[in-house]
Amino acid sequence: MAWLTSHLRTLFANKTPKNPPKHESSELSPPKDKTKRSKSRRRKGPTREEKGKGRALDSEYAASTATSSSSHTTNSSAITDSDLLPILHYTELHLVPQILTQFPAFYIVGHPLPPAPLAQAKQILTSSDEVKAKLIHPRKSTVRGYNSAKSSGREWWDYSPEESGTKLNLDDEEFRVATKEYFEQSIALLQRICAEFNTAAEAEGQGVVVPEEIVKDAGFSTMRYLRYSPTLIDSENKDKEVVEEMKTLSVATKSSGASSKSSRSRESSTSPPAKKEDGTSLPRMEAHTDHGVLTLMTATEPSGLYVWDRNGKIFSAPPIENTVLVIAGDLMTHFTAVDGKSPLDGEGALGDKTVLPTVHAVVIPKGAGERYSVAVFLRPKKDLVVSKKKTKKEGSEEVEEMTFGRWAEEKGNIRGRRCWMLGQDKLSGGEDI
Ligand SMILES: O=C(O)CCC(=O)C(=O)O
Ligand SMILES: [Fe+2]
Repeated sequence: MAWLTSHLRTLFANKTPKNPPKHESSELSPPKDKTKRSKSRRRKGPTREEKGKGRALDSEYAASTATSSSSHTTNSSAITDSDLLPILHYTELHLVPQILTQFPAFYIVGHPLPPAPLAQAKQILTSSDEVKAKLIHPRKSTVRGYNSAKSSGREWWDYSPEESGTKLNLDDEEFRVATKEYFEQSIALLQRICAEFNTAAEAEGQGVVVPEEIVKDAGFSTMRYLRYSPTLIDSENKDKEVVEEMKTLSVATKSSGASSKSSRSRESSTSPPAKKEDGTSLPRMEAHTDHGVLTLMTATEPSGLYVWDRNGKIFSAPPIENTVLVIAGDLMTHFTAVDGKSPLDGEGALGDKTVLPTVHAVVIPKGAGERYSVAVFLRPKKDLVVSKKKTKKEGSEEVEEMTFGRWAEEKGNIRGRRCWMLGQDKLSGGEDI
């Protein structure tokens, strides 16, 4: 992991925080169940999950977490165990609008979701190559059906909610039921969080923050099962070796000494592929922000997910039993920008209540084995207007409507592509970390 830490240190060296967390205004609600809290505190040597529960129920703890994050702003790239993300109880979702201006992610405990379909993720992503081939979208969509990025040690399957989720799916009723159930309930949970933004705004006499259409309609939402495995990198290296071997063989047969060359290349195909001693030989997902509104995630150990806050401080986001992790997507910034401003106009659109999209990346430590994860993406239909941008044409002001579909396209034109975060010039911007 040292390569990652040192890479990130370089990345954020000499950085001046632009939006320090506002601790003074931190008014996390009092714990709902004091008995439970003191019990979890009294026990010795709490597990990480228990520590998390303490965090979830203890407003003092949450406040102290925020304070510790402030004391880290001068050395924000240090990854230490004290850099904990908040855990909210399901009954405290009204705190999310405030939490997401202070932290890049949060866990939810006590939620009504069915068990995370991690066994289903493993089932589909360890199917035979023949089955996987049938799950590939006919037009090679990277957001529907099976896809792989073997050089990154990663493969994934995107659920297609259309037609009751039957398209590009396994022929297995139990799998289908668990998948559909988890998707639908997770979307409902994310929509509840969106509704909390509107309730909070209404209480302050402000208009709707998240368009009602998103709160009511699943739009273009989807769910992804992912597998990270060093064997995928090895198998790609093997494939490359076979191609190299074929090239060598064809050169060898064309020239005279065919037999000695073929025995040499056979030898090389059985020896382990050469691995570079840096992060590019590890299963991973590059730093990026998600296109949509909110993303809900669960994963198996080993941990490998990292999230960045608006000051470039890095948090490890390991799986915690019985919780789900929620992060903000690009659209959250459009919806919470300063009234009348578009985040595409620049930093002027960022106010006290603006939620920035969560920059996140996955890197699986060497020798840690495989990781499976599930990510549920709340996304609107492509034609939904997400923000309005004022432009001046021949002296007169025009208002240009930005739809979700166009935003996704525009993001591709922004430097950094996968990673979009205003005021964060030093972020790697889609570089493969
Ligand atoms: O595997 C994970 O935990 C993250 C997946 C992710 O970020 C994505 O698919 O956009
Ligand atoms: Fe993501």
